[in-house]
Amino acid sequence: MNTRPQEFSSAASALAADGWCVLSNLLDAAQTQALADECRAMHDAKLLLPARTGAGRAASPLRGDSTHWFAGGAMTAPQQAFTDRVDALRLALSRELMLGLVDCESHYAVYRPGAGYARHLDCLRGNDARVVSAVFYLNHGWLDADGGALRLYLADGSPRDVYPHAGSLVLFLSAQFEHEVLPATRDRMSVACWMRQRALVAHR
Ligand SMILES: O=C(O)CCC(=O)C(=O)O
Ligand SMILES: [Fe+2]
Repeated sequence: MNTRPQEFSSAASALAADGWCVLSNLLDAAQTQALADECRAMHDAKLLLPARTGAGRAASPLRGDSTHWFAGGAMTAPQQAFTDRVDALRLALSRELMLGLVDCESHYAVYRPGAGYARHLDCLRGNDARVVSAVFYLNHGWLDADGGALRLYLADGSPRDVYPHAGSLVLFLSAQFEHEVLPATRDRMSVACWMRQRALVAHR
C-alpha cells in the first residue's frame, strides 16, 4: 500500500521538528522489488559507474559506490513509479514546510561489500540547490550484522544509525546533517535522491 497523504504530513512534521525521519511504504512491495531487480540487472550489465564527488568530478577515494542517474524523459517503469511518488512527497513537503522544492534528481547506487562513503554533507560546493536528501533502500532480508548503516550525525554530534531495509526511505535536511555509509558484508542497493530549490549556481 502506498504512503497516504497523512503519512507525508507526519514526515513533514518530523522533518520540521528533528530535521530527519524514516518513512516506510513509499512504494508497495512489488514496486520496490521491481527497482531492486532493475538495479541488480543494470549493475550486473556494468551500467553503473564509479561515483564521483566535488567540482572537479574526479573519481573519489571518499566513496566506493557505483551509480546510474535517472534520466528525465527516458525513465523505465520502475524509475517512473519511484519518481512519481517522490514528486508527490516533494510537493507535500514543499507546501507544508514552505521550502520551494522545484525538482528532484535521483540515482541508483550499489556499494559492493567493504565499500562505504566517508562522512560528508550533501550540499555541493558553491551550490545550495539540495535541500532534502532522501535515500530509498532496496535490500531484502537485511540484518544489523550485515553492517551498511547510514550513520547520521545529529547537532549534538551523537550518531543515529539507519539500516538499509527494503522499502525504507530516510529523509534529512541536506545542509544540516553530516553522514556516512558504513561498509557492509553484502551488496547494498539504494536510490539516492535530492529535492532541490532554485540555486544561484546551477550544476549537478
Ligand atoms: O546510501 C546512503 O545511505 C547514503 C548515501 C549518501 O550519503 C549519498 O549518496 O550522498
Ligand atoms: Fe550523502
